[in-house]
Amino acid sequence: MQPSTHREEITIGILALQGAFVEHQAMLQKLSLKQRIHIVQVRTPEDLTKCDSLIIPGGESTTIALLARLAGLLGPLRDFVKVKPVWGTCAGAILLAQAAEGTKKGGQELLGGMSVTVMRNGFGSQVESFEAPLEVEGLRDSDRPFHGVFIRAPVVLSLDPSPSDPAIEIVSRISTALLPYNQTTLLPDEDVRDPRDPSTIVAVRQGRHLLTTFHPELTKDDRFHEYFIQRCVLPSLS
Ligand SMILES: NC(=O)CC[C@H](N)C(=O)O
Repeated sequence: MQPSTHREEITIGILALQGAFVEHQAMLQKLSLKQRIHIVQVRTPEDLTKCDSLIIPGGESTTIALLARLAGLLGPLRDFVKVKPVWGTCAGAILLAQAAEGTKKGGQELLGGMSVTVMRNGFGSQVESFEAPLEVEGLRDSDRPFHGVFIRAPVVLSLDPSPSDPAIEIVSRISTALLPYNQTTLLPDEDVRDPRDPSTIVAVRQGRHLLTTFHPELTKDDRFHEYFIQRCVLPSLS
């Protein structure tokens, strides 16, 4: 089957090797949009050929990368990212970044696609996971904050687009007042925090790609899924 190219139906793949892929699927199934959404759980290169776009869930980025390699998916995923819209949440955001620090010895395989450098587990360890209300540019009903769930989330260290890359749009920053304060975090000390520091960036769009360091699929709020379809997927099909 060829990917759908008209707007009545879109095929969204969810990388289903490890992590919160079922939660993304449940959220997509609840969306009410004009388009019919066909969902493919992606485990093989053949699954990927059916997709107009892809969501890479949160989970463990090293495990997802390893399982992708074992499934023969690393190369096809890298090719896919070059031409089709991809949204990475948390671990998925790490995989979509062009560079990641704090990776295991020997480094970590990434897909790239977004001109962003992240630090794995940059907000601290599992016990330092946190939730925070986020203001998000461009969401439906954007006066209503989005509930950000951060679980061993990556921190954005820098945005590094080259002149030929699509422009980067900062979609959401966490308020410095809401950032967690702890010993292990790599964030600047409370008193020197600048609201424009890259570490406050928690959602970024670059052309057809979207990166969120938190987990919209673990909330009951479908606005980010709608945003991905409207801002990233549909424009790429027209
Ligand atoms: N919730 C998550 O997806 C955690 C990401 C995890 N810390 C990683 O490095 O892959």
